[in-house]
Amino acid sequence: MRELFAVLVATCGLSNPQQLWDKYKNDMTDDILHRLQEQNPNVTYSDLIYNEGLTKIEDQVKTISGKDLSDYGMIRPQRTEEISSDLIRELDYDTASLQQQLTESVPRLNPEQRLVFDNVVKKIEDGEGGLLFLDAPGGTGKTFLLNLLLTQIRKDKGIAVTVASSGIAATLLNGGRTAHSVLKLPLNLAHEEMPVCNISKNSERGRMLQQCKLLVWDECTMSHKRAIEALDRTLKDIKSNPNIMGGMVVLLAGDFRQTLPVITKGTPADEINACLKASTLWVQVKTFSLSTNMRVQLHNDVQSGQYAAALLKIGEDRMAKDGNGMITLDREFCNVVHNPDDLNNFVYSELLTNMRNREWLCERAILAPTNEMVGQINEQIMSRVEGDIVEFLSVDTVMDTEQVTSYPVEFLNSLELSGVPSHKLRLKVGVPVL
Ligand SMILES: Nc1ncnc2c1ncn2[C@@H]1O[C@H](COP(=O)(O)OP(=O)(O)OP(=O)(O)O)[C@@H](O)[C@H]1O
Repeated sequence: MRELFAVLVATCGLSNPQQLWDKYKNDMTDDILHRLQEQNPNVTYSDLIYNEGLTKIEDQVKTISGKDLSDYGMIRPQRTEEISSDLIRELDYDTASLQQQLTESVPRLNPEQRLVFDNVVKKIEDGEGGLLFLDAPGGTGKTFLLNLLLTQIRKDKGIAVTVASSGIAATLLNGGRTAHSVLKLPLNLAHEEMPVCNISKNSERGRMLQQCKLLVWDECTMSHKRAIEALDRTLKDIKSNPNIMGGMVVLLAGDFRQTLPVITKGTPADEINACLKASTLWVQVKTFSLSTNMRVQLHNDVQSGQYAAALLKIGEDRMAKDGNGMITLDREFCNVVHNPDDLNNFVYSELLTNMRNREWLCERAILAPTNEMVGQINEQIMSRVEGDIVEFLSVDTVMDTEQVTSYPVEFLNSLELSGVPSHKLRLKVGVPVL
């Protein structure tokens, strides 16, 4: 009977399969009940039995059509492997050690941090919801504060989800992952007028977000405004609540003085327009600020203080400019080199003796704004290493034979795609590859 139902759902376009299931679910799961009654005669129909039946039906529907039950307007079964990947992940914290962490750290919060902490906790306790923004230049204790807020919710087995716009920022927050992977944001945000996250109400991710009390989004100033708008639309739908962010407390953190959203081939005006401050949601945002540099205050680190002050000066456009609108970085702020060779020799001065020293390599890096420049720097560094260069080429064949003439091999090889390694990798034996 389950098999018949699965075929009907997957192929016959039933107008209301959920109603049919609700009406006949006992008949469709009586074999499961009999099996359980063999071990315990007192067992009666329960959600657990219906869930098992529905899981088997969904497996068959998936085999036939590749879709799950929510695609046909039905409530999906709870699958143990999905629960473990979402709900269990968010609940898998040692509450005793979280409590200890709070007892030790909350009294150390400075007045600015304490104000944010108390406000956010109160909002969650009052079930108020809202969109908050924490403006925090580097070193002002943002990560410290955000981790404490997450701990406060998790110590009572509450769900606090934490995401960041970049992978590196995500690693600094407890349980952090990238916003794109957790919120299933569409990739083409710049081209979609009204994007939504790819999360349905009945999916495990959707159910986890329904229970979530606090969502922290770090480095949100780097994200396109439509990413936050997509989250707003999705949360309203998932939580069936028309209030901002579906009534959930969403705490955004970042610094508008740092990198803004990157718009491919865009002008500065496009970047400003893509910025969170240009969103219609911004008027509803409640902003908090942190300004005390904790690195300076705690460790009396004067150099850190000067560096932070110079960064603020640049970010707030308070540096003197020349006729072309360019600023000059002074030698107290950074070391200046005049060509790429000098840079290489400065950063990787004892390369040959340290090439296999992991710690030495981890202490330094050269960043460059374009892939082309990265290629040039790599070539220069490699020329200092002995040995023959070996070239590794990517696959460069068009799958669709009719398209072969439109995409000659030379053209395919010339592509330098963002996030994809170059077509031609040139390496030497022993060279570290990141
Ligand atoms: N209230 C506090 N009590 C004790 N230590 C603190 C406090 N606030 C911050 N710190 C410490 O100060 C240092 C800087 O804080 P944190 O890393 O949170 O700053 P941040 O704003 O995230 O900086 P960045 O953006 O540069 O990473 C850390 O070592 C952190 O542990």
